[in-house]
Amino acid sequence: MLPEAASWMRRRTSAAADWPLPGLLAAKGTTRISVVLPARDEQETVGAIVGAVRADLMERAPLVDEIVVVDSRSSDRTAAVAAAAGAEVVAQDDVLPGQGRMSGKGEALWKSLAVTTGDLIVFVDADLRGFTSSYVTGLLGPLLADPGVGYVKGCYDRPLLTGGRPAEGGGGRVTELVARPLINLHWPMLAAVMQPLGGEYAGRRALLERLPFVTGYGVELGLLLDVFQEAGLDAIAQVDLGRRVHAHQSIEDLGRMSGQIMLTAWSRLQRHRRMLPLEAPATALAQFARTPGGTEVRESDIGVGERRPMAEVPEYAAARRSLLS
Ligand SMILES: O=c1ccn([C@@H]2O[C@H](COP(=O)(O)OP(=O)(O)O[C@H]3O[C@H](CO)[C@@H](O)[C@H](O)[C@H]3O)[C@@H](O)[C@H]2O)c(=O)[nH]1
Ligand SMILES: O=C(O)[C@H](O)COP(=O)(O)O
Repeated sequence: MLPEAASWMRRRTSAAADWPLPGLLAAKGTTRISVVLPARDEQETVGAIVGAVRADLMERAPLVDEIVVVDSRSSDRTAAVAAAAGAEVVAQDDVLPGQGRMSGKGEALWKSLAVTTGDLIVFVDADLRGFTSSYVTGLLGPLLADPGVGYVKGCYDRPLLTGGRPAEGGGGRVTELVARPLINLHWPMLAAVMQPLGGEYAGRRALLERLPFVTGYGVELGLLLDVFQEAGLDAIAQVDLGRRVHAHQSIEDLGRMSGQIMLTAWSRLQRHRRMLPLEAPATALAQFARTPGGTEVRESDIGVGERRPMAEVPEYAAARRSLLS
């Protein structure tokens, strides 16, 4: 690892236990804090996550000011379950309707900026099992303690749940096989960011609203690379949150996610480094499945879109004014 990356890791890595609640409450002052869960068909898990944040960080202690679930076109009872657990629920497509509809997780996160009031925003995936509110307090710690920190990534052990016993360290397959090698190849200064794709992270609104959001699953890599480009390595911190268990996607779905990650990396290499030809890569992905009749070719489009920085959207200022009035 580069000495700069190793030095960053020593200075900017902490653990959730380093950030006990009383200290955060004292540091919060008038800072408003929002927790956002993007959710598509997460009725099994979203309620427990919302419930834990509400009980621990809103009712027992006034750290979090609001918890918002962005319902990302769920076809199950995600919205009802989240609302019953105490979240404010907004449908992704109802936010900033004049901006049209794009798809996926990145779109849900971008839209969340227009419906939340927080100066600090904490993103948490809605498919986590065994969630504890220390994920949220951990992510907030460096932001509340140090004005020089603008963006905090969670890191954790990631088991792979199979039919039998969990395979410790076997999870995060796209991280290990795609994102980490790409980052080490092209952004070695970021090589010590242990979970670049993790869905639990927090940032200052003042930074997030100035950044473009890639739609779909490119959003985490895009934000990390753009924060690095705009604010520098020292604006990033990471916090060890322990262990993360989530619902695994099929290998076919992860292949499409990997394509989105690679496209996002390509776009930043071109934009930040002018390293690549202007011609965009193909976005068609061919995958293969054995069927009783032979081999089925499955083609999908892994192209990702991009939302401009929220601060450049005309309706955003008006939405902020009405939320804060
Ligand atoms: O169209 C979508 C798809 C997903 N989600 C939600 O986004 C979160 C993460 O999605 P998931 O499909 O569970 O992603 P993972 O397989 O867990 O992928 C990992 O890697 C992705 C790529 O970096 C990250 O976006 C994820 O947060 C991270 O957990 C969950 O709450 C989903 O419900 C949406 O809101 N809209
Ligand atoms: O973050 C990742 O690498 C992907 O979400 C895959 O995770 P999994 O291997 O734990 O399913």
